Amino acid sequence: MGEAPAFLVEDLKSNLTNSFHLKSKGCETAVDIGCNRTYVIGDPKCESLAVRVFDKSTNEWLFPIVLGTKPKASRGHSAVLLDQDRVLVIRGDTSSEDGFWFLEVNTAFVREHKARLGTEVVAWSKGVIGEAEKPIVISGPSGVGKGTLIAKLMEEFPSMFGFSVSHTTRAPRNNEQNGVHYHFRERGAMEKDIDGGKFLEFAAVHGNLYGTSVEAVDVVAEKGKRCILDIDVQGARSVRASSLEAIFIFICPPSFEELEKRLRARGTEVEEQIQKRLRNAKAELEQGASPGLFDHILSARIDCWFCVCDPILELVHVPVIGEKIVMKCGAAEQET
Ligand SMILES: Nc1nc2c(ncn2[C@@H]2O[C@H](COP(=O)(O)OP(=O)(O)O)[C@@H](O)[C@H]2O)c(=O)[nH]1
Ligand SMILES: Nc1ncnc2c1ncn2[C@@H]1O[C@H](COP(=O)(O)OP(=O)(O)O)[C@@H](O)[C@H]1O
Repeated sequence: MGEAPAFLVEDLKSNLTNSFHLKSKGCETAVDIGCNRTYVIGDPKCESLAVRVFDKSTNEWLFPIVLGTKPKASRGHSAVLLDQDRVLVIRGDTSSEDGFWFLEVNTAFVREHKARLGTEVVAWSKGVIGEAEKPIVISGPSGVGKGTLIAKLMEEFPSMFGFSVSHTTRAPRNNEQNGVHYHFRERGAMEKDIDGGKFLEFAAVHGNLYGTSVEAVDVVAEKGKRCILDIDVQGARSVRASSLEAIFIFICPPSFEELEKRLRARGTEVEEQIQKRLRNAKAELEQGASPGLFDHILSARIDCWFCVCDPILELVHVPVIGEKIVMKCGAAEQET
């Protein structure tokens, strides 16, 4: 943590040579992040912690688009610049679970959205104390077995894992339920929500839009479970660039032929879609192996559930004692 460059808005006023006025009621803090920018957090009139930016070079107030869930206003708070990218905000008069927040002012995630929206952007993320239950991001080409793997983890450990239900513009498959497998949306509605800052990440995949809403991850965390995200490689990259700390796992097939076989055997896509997904798989497999993106690469060997489940359970410290993990494979319950 750096020195404390945060100070009360009253101090900000005396530091300025221009004529803007700020009435501090103890609910506002100002954080100078350099580059002539001062972020003022809080506004006694607002129910959530509002953010505005004072640009000292132009003497103008800027009102950024705010991404992420906003913390509720509290009786006073402190704000400290952690690095040049994030401000730690500690809310007063509140429980520790809801006390720590990060305001991202210049992270890669914020810079990406600034460039896309062409305006000032900030993003809130909630801080977690102690042993953070890091979410697990699972990526891999279509048909490799991500959905099957996640379903098995959820079935075997329902109190431990929760699935982040993504939004998509893709049409539902026969066995898919709205709100369970995906939130199925019209493109226009989803684009509106993306512009409204409701998404942690989103990407165009195989010709459709897919995205993880902030709420989808929050819902799982609120139940005290570890969140599993099934997202593509672009989405994984976006999450990496955000302040959400996660474990990134890439699932690869034992061979390209086996991948094609699984995709065809699933029988959910028409030939044109299968071809598109196989073409995309080549690029995804290359990107999956690119350094620095994934923490672990696991091979989904044929019918070998524990080949992928056991390493994941070990990563999240579920004791895997040799052959003692019970996984249901097909009809028979097998103690391996
Ligand atoms: N970026 C991103 N990708 C997603 C999301 N949800 C699903 N995906 C990815 O979209 C791709 C297509 O998913 P889907 O149509 O369900 O096909 P499947 O991979 O063959 O099961 C997969 O690579 C998923 O991992 C999301 O919220 N964000
Ligand atoms: N390890 C595996 N060995 C053999 N078949 C598998 C394996 N994992 C998944 N499958 C089968 O492959 C198909 C695609 O799996 P799925 O979980 O839908 O993939 P994804 O979610 O990655 O697109 C399904 O029919 C599934 O039963």
